[in-house]
Amino acid sequence: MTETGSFAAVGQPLAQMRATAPLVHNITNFVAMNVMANVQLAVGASPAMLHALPEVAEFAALCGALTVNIGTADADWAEGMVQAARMMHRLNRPWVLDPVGIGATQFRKDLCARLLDLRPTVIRANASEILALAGLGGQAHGVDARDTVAAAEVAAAQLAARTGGVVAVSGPVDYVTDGSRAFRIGNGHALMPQVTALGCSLNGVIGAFLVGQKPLEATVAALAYYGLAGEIAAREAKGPGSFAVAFLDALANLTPEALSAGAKVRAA
Ligand SMILES: Nc1ncnc2c1ncn2[C@@H]1O[C@H](COP(=O)(O)OP(=O)(O)O)[C@@H](O)[C@H]1O
Ligand SMILES: Cc1ncsc1CCOP(=O)(O)O
Ligand SMILES: [Mg+2]
Repeated sequence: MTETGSFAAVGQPLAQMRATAPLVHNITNFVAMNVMANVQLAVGASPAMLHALPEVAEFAALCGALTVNIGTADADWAEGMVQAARMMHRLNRPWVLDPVGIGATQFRKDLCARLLDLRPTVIRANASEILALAGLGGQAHGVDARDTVAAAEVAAAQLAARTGGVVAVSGPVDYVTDGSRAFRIGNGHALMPQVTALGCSLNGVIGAFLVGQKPLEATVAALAYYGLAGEIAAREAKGPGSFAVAFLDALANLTPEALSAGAKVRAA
């Protein structure tokens, strides 16, 4: 751990999250549902995946945090995302936006414009999605990034200024900003983007950390924790399949003390 000040004990937000086992509502895509729920259970949170329009806002109001992921949305699903996010905004509770594949279609751009107006507490996406969300281009390959994290830093700052929230750009070295402060997190492993839905599942970890905690500190801690678990899992993995299994174990077994010792967080 190379950072000082409020990030000196980056394991503390993990300990607090586990002590409260927060209930997190996830409106996520078909690809991610199972992976993301298992990740949230492994970290010590309680996941619930549901999106039916008649109940989605009512359920959101029962939860400590909401995550919204547009990966496989349809028209009804999109309406539910807006209703649930509006509920969290009204209740002043944290919610996370993942604009999966936003650069690809007008439907995704229009939906994200509505969601941005509801001021996500955290936006987490890869570099190409952050660039597209900010209206600055981006060279996405479907849901995968083709831009560097460094290329998305200005876009991240613009989005943070627009929403008043935190923006996290994931990649080989993650970048997190609230518009006035910024950090780089060097934890992670190249096998992580080889397993689908690990970006989506990261949103669920951030959502759990946000409950009752400061958004910037919680997001940085969640990213360091997730990346360090990836490093630990990679030590015994033979490829993406065994990595995915080892990753769940690493998330579950990582202690706050080991996180404080292994986190690579730097002020940007
Ligand atoms: N090349 C890489 N090396 C190390 N960690 C990575 C790399 N690419 C992505 N990660 C990590 O994988 C996780 C998911 O990020 P990413 O792959 O950018 O999301 P998405 O799946 O939404 O594109 C993050 O924790 C990120 O830090
Ligand atoms: C492959 C795919 N297609 C639509 S959503 C989705 C999952 C993307 O997950 P991630 O961004 O975490 O890799
Ligand atoms: Mg993604």
